[in-house]
Amino acid sequence: MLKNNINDSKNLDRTFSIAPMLDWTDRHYRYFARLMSANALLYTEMVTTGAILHGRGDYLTYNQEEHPLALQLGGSNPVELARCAKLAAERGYDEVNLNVGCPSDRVQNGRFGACLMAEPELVAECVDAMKQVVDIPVTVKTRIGIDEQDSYEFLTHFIDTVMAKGCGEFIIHARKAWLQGLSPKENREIPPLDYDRVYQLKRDYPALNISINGGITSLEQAQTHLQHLDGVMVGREAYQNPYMLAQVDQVLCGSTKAVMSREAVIEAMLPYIEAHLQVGGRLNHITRHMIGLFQGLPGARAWRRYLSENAHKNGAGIEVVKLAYQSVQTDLVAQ
Ligand SMILES: Cc1cc2nc3c(=O)[nH]c(=O)nc-3n(C[C@H](O)[C@H](O)[C@H](O)COP(=O)(O)O)c2cc1C
Repeated sequence: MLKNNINDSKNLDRTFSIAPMLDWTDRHYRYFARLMSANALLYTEMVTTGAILHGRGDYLTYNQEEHPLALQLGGSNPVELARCAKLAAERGYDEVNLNVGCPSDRVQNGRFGACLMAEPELVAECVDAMKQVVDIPVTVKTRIGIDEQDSYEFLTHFIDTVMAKGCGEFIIHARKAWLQGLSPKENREIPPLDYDRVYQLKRDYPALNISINGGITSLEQAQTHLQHLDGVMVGREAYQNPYMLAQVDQVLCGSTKAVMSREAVIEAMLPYIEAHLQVGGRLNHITRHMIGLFQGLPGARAWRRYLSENAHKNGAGIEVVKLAYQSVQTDLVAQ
C-alpha cells in the first residue's frame, strides 16, 4: 500500500472543488487557483491511461503548491487504470478520479467517459482494481443518466454497483448526457439540470460523500447546495471568473484570513511566471488562464485585451502583466 505523504485521505476537504477541464485546468491554472483558495480541491484535466502509459511526455507533472490535488483518469481497462493509479499515488496525488461523465465521441471510441454509465460492473471492476493498489481515495465523476437511461433507478443501480467495490465518493454532474447528436459543449448546456435528483441520492445514501456539479455560478448557490450535500464542484465559473475563488475559504470553509486582492494575486503570480519564462516557457501559457481575473469589473476589457494582444509575442515577459494591470487602473480612473 502506498501512503500519501501530504494529505491523509480521510482529511481531504471536499466542500469546494474545481472541476477537471481539458485544456483549462492545467498546472498553470491550478497554481493560479491555489493562490486564491487554500481549501479548494483541484482536479487535473482528464488524462487517459494510454497517454500516461505509452505517451512521450510526463503527464503527471504538477507543482507541489497545488495540493490537495486529484488526478482524473480516462480509461476502462482495470489493469491499466490500476497501473496509472499507482503511479499517481507514488507521485503524491491526493486522489484518483475516474471520468464517467465526458460524452465526447473521441472518448466514447476509447470506451470511457459517460458511456461507461451503461456498464456499471466494468466501472466497479476499474474502481476495485485501483483501490487494490493505492490507499488514496478513488472517486467517480459521473452524470445522472445517459440517453434514454435517465431514471432514478438507473442512477441508483450504477451507484449501488460501484459502491459495492468500495467507492465512497461520487461527484455528480446534475444533468444527463446525450451520447449521440450533441457536442460536449451542448451536453453541458442543453440537458436540463436536476439538482433535486442529486439531493435525493444523498438522502438515500447518507454514508456516501456526494458532491454536486453543473451550473453553479456563485458561492451563495454553493452554500445552498451544501445544505443538502457534502461538496460542490465548480467548472466554468471558476475558470471564467476566477476571482470567485478568493472567497471560497472564508465563505465556505470557515477561514478567517483576509481575502486576497486581485493586485496581490497578480503580484504572487509574477515569480511563478518568471520561473516559467526562465526555462523557455511562453508568457501566454500562463496568462491565458488569468484573462478572467477582472470579470465583471470596469477595466476587465482593458486587462483582457492587453494580455490577448501582447502575451503571445516572442520575448513577452512579466512587464506585459504589469502593463495590463496599469491599463485596468487607467480604466478605473477614467470611470
Ligand atoms: C473546457 C472544458 C473541458 C472539460 N473537460 C473535462 C474533463 O476533462 N473531464 C471531466 O470529467 N469533465 C470535463 N468537463 C466538464 C466539467 O468538469 C463540468 O462537469 C462541467 O463543465 C459542468 O460544470 P460547470 O457548469 O460548473 O462548468 C469540461 C468542461 C469544460 C468547459
